[in-house]
Order: sequence, then C-alpha cells, then structure tokens
Amino acid sequence: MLSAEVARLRTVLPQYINTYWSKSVCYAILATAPHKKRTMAVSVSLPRSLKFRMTLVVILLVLVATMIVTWVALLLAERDMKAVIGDQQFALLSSSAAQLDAQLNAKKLLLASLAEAVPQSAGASAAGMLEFVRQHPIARREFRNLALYNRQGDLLHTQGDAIATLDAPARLRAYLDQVRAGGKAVVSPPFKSFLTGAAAVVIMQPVTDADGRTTMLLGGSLDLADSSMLEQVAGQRSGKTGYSFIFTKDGVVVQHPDRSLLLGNLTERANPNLATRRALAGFEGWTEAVGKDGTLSIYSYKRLQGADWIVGARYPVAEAFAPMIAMRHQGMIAAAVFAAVAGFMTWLAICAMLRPLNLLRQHIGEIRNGSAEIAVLQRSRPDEIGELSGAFHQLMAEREAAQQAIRDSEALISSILERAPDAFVSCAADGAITNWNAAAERTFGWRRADVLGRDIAELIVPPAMRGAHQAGMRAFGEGNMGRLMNARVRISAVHRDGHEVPVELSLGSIRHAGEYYATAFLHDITERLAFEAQLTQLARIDPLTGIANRLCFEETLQQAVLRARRNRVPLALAYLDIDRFKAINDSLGHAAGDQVLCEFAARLGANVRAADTVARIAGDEFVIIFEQVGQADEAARLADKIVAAIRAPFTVAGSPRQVTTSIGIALLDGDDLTPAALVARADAALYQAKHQGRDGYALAP
Ligand SMILES: Nc1nc2c(ncn2[C@@H]2O[C@H](COP(=O)(O)OP(=O)(O)OP(=O)(O)O)[C@@H](O)[C@H]2O)c(=O)[nH]1
Repeated sequence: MLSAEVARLRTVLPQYINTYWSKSVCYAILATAPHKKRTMAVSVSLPRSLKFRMTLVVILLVLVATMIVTWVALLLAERDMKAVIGDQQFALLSSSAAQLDAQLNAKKLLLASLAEAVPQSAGASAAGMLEFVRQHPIARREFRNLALYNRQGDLLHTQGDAIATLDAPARLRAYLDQVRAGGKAVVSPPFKSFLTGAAAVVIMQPVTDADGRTTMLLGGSLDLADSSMLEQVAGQRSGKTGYSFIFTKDGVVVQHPDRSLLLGNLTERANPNLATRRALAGFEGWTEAVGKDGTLSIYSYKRLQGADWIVGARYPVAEAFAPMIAMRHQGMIAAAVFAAVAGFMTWLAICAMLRPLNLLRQHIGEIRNGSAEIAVLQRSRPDEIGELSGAFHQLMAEREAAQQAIRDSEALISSILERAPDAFVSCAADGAITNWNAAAERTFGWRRADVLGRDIAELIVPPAMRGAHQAGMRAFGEGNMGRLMNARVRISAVHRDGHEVPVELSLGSIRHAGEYYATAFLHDITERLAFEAQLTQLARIDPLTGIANRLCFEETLQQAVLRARRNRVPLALAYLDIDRFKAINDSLGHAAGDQVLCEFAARLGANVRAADTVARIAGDEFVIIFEQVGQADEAARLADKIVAAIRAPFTVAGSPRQVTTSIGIALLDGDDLTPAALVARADAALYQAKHQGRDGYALAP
C-alpha cells in the first residue's frame, strides 16, 4: 500500500517539478523510504545552497554576457582602429618616401649640372679636381665626397676629404653599365667603403665631351650612417617603439635603427617575416605580421621612384592598441561589477521568492519532529506553492491513514499470532529468530526475549535433523520456498530441557522491508500421538473381556511365527471353544453369557505365562499362542491344565455353574507355510476334541 502511494507521488509530482525550479524539493519526496512507518515518511528539504547556486549562476551569466558584449564591441573597434592606424602609418610613410624621392632627385640634378661644368682638366690632375670643387661649394654640402672616375669606373681623383668610394668596381659593373647606358645619375647599391669602412651609396652622373661621348663619371657619395636625408626618414616613426627603415629591392638594408643591420641582406636572414617577404615581392601598403622578436606589429611599405629602395615602418600592435587594451580591462572590470550587482539583486529576489517555500520546509520539519500537525500544510496561498502545500497535506493525510491501517493490521496479526494455540516462529534467511509467540514459549520452554536474534537451529532443531534443516534454509535462501511450503510434516523439535517435542510443521514465507523471512507454525502433537496410540491399542482389545481381539491375535501370531522360524524356536497354538455355550445364553440370558466369557478369559490369562498371548477371536472362541512350546507332551500338559482350570464352577448370575471347554492344539512345523495354516490345523484339532466328547483337548497331527 505504501508502495502504491509512492507510485502515485511519482505521477502527481512531475507537474510541480515542471512548475518549480526547485526540483530537489520533489526529489527529496521521491527519495523518501517507504518502509519508514512510525515517522512521517514524506520529507522535504530545501537545499541551503540553492540560493547560492542560483545567485552564482546569475552572476556567471551576467558576467559572461557582459564580457562577450564588451569583447565583441572592442574587437570591432580594434578592427576599425587598426585600419585607421595602418592607413595613417602608410600615409606618413608615403610622405617620407616622397620627400626622400625629392631629395634624391635634387642631388641627381645637382650632379647633372656639376657634370656639365666639370673641365676635362679636373680628371687629369688632383689640383684640377680640387679647384673644381672649390668653385662649387654646394657639392661639399650635399655630398660626403665628390670623385671622378674614368669610363671603366676606376677612381681618378677625389676631393680628398673622407674618401668614400667604390670598393669593388667589378661587383658594381652592372650598375656602371646602367649609368653609362642611361647617360643620367643613378643611385648605386649600398656598399662598404674600403677606405673608411662606412656603409655608403654613391650617385654617379656621366660626364660627356663636346661630342656627347662619356669621358668620365662624376660620383657623389652619401654616408648611410650619417645622412641628414635618411635621418629625416628615421625621425618619421610611430609611437615610442615604432621605427622606420629602408632596404633595397634586393633586400640590402640601407637604413635601420639597429646600425649592425646596415648592408645586411634581409633575404639571407633566417625566416624573414611575412610582411618583409611581401614587400620584397612588390607589396605596397600596410599589413600585420609577427616580427622576429615575436611581437605583432603593423608594417607599412612604400617604394621610391628615384632609387631601388623600399621605405618601411613598423608599429608594434601592443603600443598601437594600448588605449584599447586599457579599455578592455576597464570593460572587464565594469562587467564584473555589473555581474556582482546583478548577483546581489538576484540574491534578494531569490530570497523573496523562496520565502513561502522556506515556510513550507519549516512546516514539514515541524511535522516531522511532532511540533505541528499536517493541518498547517492546508492550502493557504492562491499560487503554485499553495497548491504544492495542499498536495503535501493530502498526500501526508493519505499516508497517515495508510500507515494507521497497516499498524492496525499489524496489531491484529500480532494479536492473533500471540494468541494462536500453535507455536509461531519466523526467522531470517540466516536463521536468526525474528518472531516467537506465547505458544512457542510454552512448547519449547524458551522466553521470547531469550531467543530473538539467535539461530533457530541451535534452539529447537534436534542435532540429527540439522542437516535437513540447513538444506531447507538453503532452498529458502535460493528462493525455492515453494518446494518446502504447502506441506504439513511431522518432525521432532527440542525443548529447552532437552526432551524431544513431536510437532506438526507448516512452513511459509513473508516479505518484509525487501527481505524474505521463513515462517513456521509448530503444532505440539504430543497429546495427539498419545491418543492415537491409545486408539490403536483399543482397536486391538476385545472390549468385553479386555484381552486381545482377533486383530491383535493375527498380528501377534504373524510376528510370533516369523520370530520362531528365524530363531528356530518352537511355537504352539491352542484353539478353544466353550462347550455348549449357547445353552448358557439360552437358559440364563445373554448377560450371564457375557459374564461367563469374562471369567473364562480371566482363567485363561491366569494359566499361561506372561509371554503367551490369550485372545478372543469370536463369540465363545479363544486362542492361546504358546511361545517356546514345541513338544506335544508339554502342549498336552498345558491343555490339560487349562481344561482343569475351567472345570472349577463359574458363578453365573449368583449361582454356581459348571462350564467346560474343548481345545485343539497345533504345533508349528515345517509344513505351516502361513499362520493361517497353523490356525486351520488348531481349529481342526478343536473339531476333533469336540467330536471326542468335549471337556478335553486334541493335538493336531
Ligand atoms: N452372551 C454372549 N453370547 C454370545 C456372544 N457371542 C456369541 N454368543 C453366543 O455363543 C453361542 C455359541 O454357540 P456355538 O459355539 O455355536 O455352540 P455351543 O452352544 O457352544 O456348542 P458347541 O460349541 O458345539 O459346544 C451362540 O449362541 C452365540 O449366540 C457374546 O458375546 N455373548
């Protein structure tokens, strides 16, 4: 019945589970142990951590949502800002490149005008060269050095001051060819001066004669490490950590904040970054790439018109976006604060929302500890919690009624068992006694308090039967109780004082709290057995005379014959009949006849040995089984003795009366295959005794 209640609960409560978020409340109800009888089985507990968990969930949700929104917004802003910064950087770089181009063109134009003014004598002597330079002071300002070369590029004369000149004309042959062929100034690839060791470039302008033939080359050199023109470019840098640089289209570094890189080739460095590779391949504009130091930077590239140079700039993203990163941190802090405020508000809201549920929990707790009745649960609120409370009330009322019914039923069964005339014993699968009624106390002598929990086998099972008992308990334990039940068997049990108690056993089993128990009614049949024995005895006695009857005679003779044959001992059977007994009946009445029969039986009993059996087998017919008698003369003597004992007058109806008897005697011999054959021979001998005149005996041949 309790199980049915729980099943009903399972069907009713899901609607509340769906209605309320406090599923744990309902689970607590479903988890209630149905076998608890005395206490209120339904219990509800509102987990204390529920508020904390819900608040935590809200805080996390708000935090995550705010952070995602902030993060996405900043991401979009960063993307736009990156484009702005990149475009700005590229515009700045393009401006620097244009200025550099303009300055290079100005130097080329200067060289071209100087070349027109160079006298052939300047190439012929150092003095002529010096004179020429002296007359053109601008050349000293614009170039680190001014030099004249012959057509092959061999140095003729320099201005003689800080000479920077071509260190390997052969290596620059292609460049010289380009200068000669073009007839105009060209910037050389960067090189290291073999005189000063400084990194330098030279701008060469062909010098032609009157016929337009190139007679010499006029070169103006620039020190890459000390050039105001390049320093202007270097000064155009973004932020504190950004910088500008120049390299040729072949990858040779022309200008770089790190002077050790000058004249080095970027393409020969291990793993040049992606932006550099793109720039060498012709890319112009800005892009993002990870530099050699591992930092993400914005790179911009712009090619020059007046030289095979690429002007570049690098701006580390960490610095470029420092304000954005700061904003991101502030955004996260704002999100955390927002989440904390939301959590606090949620906490307050949950506390308010849970108040009625807490009240419900409090009521149920009070019901459990007995300080309140279930009536406090009766519906009081017009909302779902009121419905839940009402449902609890109904449920608990039904369960209380069910439990009361069970208690009443149990009390009835206990009362019946206690008053049962038979011993009732139950035990667990391990044999431990769990029930012992008053009749069991009487039958076996043990008090209930002394036996509960003890092994039944030790108390009432006789040692000889313990094997069978254990087999039965095993079968019970294996669930084969059906084989043992529905049978009433007679067994012997043991009383506390040691004597055996015959009992009739009825087995059964019950299931309680998920466990099976063996039950047994044990009916003490001591008195019944005695009564049965008495009945059996009565069935073998002649009621009139009190001696053995025909049934007893036949059983006794059967046993005696078997014993005589087995032990090879003699046996004699006497068949007796009262002479003319009918006349006694007829003259004195039936009662007098009975009196004669009784006296006759008594005299027979008095004249035989205790081991001999005297029986009345019909009206006035008697038999005597003589054990240990095998000789005819001994049999004759016994017969004679009996005949004589009967001759003594009987007192019948107050008067003496002469009674005689005839006896036929047969001795057991090998021809008597059955007791009946022996009887037949004795009967035949009796017939002969009658025929011989009665009041005597005859021996069977
Ligand atoms: N009083 C009395 N008479 C009985 C009882 N059972 C049998 N009888 C009578 O016993 C008599 C037996 O007679 P029988 O043995 O046939 O003849 P008998 O008169 O004894 O003559 P013989 O045997 O030839 O000497 C019958 O009349 C029976 O009615 C009994 O229990 N009580």
